[in-house]
Amino acid sequence: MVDYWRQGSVAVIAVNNPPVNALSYNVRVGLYNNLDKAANDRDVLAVVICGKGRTFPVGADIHEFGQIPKEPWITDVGRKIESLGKPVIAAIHGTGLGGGLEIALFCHYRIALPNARVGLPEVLIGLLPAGGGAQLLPRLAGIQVAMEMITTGRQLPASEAAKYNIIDKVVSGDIVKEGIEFALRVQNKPFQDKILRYRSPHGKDSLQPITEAVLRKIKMRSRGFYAPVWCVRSIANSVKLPFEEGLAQNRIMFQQMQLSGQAKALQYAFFAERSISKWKLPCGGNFATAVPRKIKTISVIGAGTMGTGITVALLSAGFPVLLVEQNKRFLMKGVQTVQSLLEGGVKRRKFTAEQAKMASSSLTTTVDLQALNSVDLVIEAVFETLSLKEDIFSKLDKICKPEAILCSNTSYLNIDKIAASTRRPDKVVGTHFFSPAHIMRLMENIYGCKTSPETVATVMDLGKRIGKVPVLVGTCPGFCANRMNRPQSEEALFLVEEGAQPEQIDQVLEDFGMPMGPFKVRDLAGGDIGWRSRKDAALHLGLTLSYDLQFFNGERYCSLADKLCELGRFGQKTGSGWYSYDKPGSKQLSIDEDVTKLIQNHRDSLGIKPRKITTQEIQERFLFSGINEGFKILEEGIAARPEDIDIIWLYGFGFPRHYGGPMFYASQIGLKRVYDRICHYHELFPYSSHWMPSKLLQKLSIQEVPIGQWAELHSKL
Ligand SMILES: CCCCCCCC/C=C\C/C=C/C(=O)SCCNC(=O)CCNC(=O)[C@H](O)C(C)(C)COP(=O)(O)OP(=O)(O)OC[C@H]1O[C@@H](n2cnc3c(N)ncnc32)[C@H](O)[C@@H]1OP(=O)(O)O
Repeated sequence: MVDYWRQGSVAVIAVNNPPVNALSYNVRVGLYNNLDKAANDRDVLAVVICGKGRTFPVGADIHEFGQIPKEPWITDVGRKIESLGKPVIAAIHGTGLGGGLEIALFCHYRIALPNARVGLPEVLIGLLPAGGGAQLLPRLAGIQVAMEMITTGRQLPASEAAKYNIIDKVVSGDIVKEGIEFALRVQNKPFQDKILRYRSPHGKDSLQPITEAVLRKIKMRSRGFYAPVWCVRSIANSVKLPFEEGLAQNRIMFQQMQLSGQAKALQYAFFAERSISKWKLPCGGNFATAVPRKIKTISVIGAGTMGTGITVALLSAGFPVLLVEQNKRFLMKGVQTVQSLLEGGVKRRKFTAEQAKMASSSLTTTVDLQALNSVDLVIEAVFETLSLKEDIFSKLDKICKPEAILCSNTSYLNIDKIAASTRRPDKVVGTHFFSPAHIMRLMENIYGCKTSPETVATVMDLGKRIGKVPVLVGTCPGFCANRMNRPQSEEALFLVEEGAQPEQIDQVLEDFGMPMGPFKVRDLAGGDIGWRSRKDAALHLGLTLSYDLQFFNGERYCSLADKLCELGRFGQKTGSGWYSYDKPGSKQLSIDEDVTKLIQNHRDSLGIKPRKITTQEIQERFLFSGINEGFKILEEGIAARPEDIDIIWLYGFGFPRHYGGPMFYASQIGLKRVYDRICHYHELFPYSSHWMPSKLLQKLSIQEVPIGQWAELHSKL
């Protein structure tokens, strides 16, 4: 796991633990012993530490967390380096992260390739840099830089790290060769002043104002996430305590954090995010065997909000896009939107003006579907009307080359029905982007019963190539994301009907950690789209939506959202919705007395006496209704694993990452408790079928199986 060789007077110690040279127990032992070997070899005058393969060590092995790590710890390896009596050079390529960077900070010198990155990302998995990082970095780069790097986990490119003295020299070529050359140059020079523990932290007199400013920032963005605050404390220890005492304090904090639910959730999320690319289809075919098709040209049909967002996502990843609309006027408007989104990307520093220009020059347009005869892949993003989509897909099937893949950006409709309108159902797949599609990273890919593994592999690969997080699910109304979200939105309305205020519900869920409460989300998305589809659904059943409707299609129904829409209150875009806004399009909101009255009148007309609704009830009815649906989604095989569902929620709805996602959250608070509360609400609200408890949840609540085994257990049930 650790290789050792000598080149003249230089000993090279190379960590060899693929894929990322994580500092597992055996690696730490190997480093420690090989440092001893170099120390004891009189012919060795300097040592280079590097990583074999793709990277310098990226930190501790996350699989080993949750128990007291076996010694030697990273700090023991660090002490060995400091006291070796010979200069030690860290030669960094790839990413030098966490414990990897900590070892480099114990070294006397650090060199790196230009495309290397360094960082202390422990905070992102709910921890602090207890292997010396929180003590050493302030002594090298100063308190300000250490605070920024450690509380955000940001990785710095080598050039930026060099500005802060974290890297002594940026070199190009072969990193080991460069390391040896550097070692030969410094081998006979004094290096005691390079041992960071003997320095005092830069900017220590400004500790208080820096801390206050950082804590203010953390408070704004952390929403109940503790690790950044602990990281601040760990850095303060570098000023307040002698080096070894600071290390000891930070170890104690690390141990407490390691056992916390937040660290477990973040580490679960880390691995969940990596597991989603390991998909498999129920009818055979999986990520390991399916080969994605090469996609060079893409067409997007529909230049509305979704179509233009998808176009920008594709263009900015370097794909040429042929944008299609039904007439020139819509097309022109779409092109303007694409241009302004690209300009917005430049303003937000997502890309340079030059890149935006390049992207823009890769956009072509047409109003003629025939022009799609040579594209490799089409993404349809028109209105959510099945007949319209069927019509487009049947035309595409005739126009596009036989091997072209046809994708629908539907958020709700049955992929099998859309596929059935073509003679190539194996090449039809759902690619559900989230709005705004050029920003939101989730891409919910939906297979139908005939979608081929090759088609799935192609859209999963496309998702990665455009910087999205692609998750594969099966088809059902609303798939995974919107199907789980639906009962939650309904419960939010029912809670208002029963006595809560929209702003109260929003506040409770924002305090829980959601980026926005459900009523703000409704206003942002625009109430008119849902209203139109509810009216269509009613029409389909020979009904009309009326003010006093309390049941719809046998289910409890709340007409408050319809009442707002009747008044033209569609949300932000009309300047009023559940809140009122400064002006149409503004985000500046205030509570609106008219809405409060409208809610009161609604309750009066239905004879509902408002009651006090507690925070607990709001949280439970919102979260548990979605979680119950999540278990049904697992039960039906729509999602293969709870990890898929959780990643959808982390990236599609901004579910707080330090809870891991709704399914992991349920596992942490206890499935028995979740199940019992769902049964309680089912008894209270028999006309909301979303409270019918999931059978899988019921079984798991009895067996208390860890989340990693749910899918396996389910397949045996
Ligand atoms: C009495 C109490 C005593 C307490 C004593 C305490 C002492 C504590 C001392 C030290 C603590 C040190 C802590 C740390 O170092 S925490 C870890 C910090 N590092 C990270 O968080 C890095 C995480 N990894 C990444 O960010 C990325 O993986 C990447 C940038 C390194 C590479 O990205 P990419 O090229 O996109 O590859 P993948 O992400 O797909 O990863 C490939 C593969 O590798 C696995 N993997 C990555 N990092 C780790 C890791 N740190 N541990 C284990 N495994 C890792 C990843 O899961 C992938 O695996 P695969 O899916 O099976 O292929």
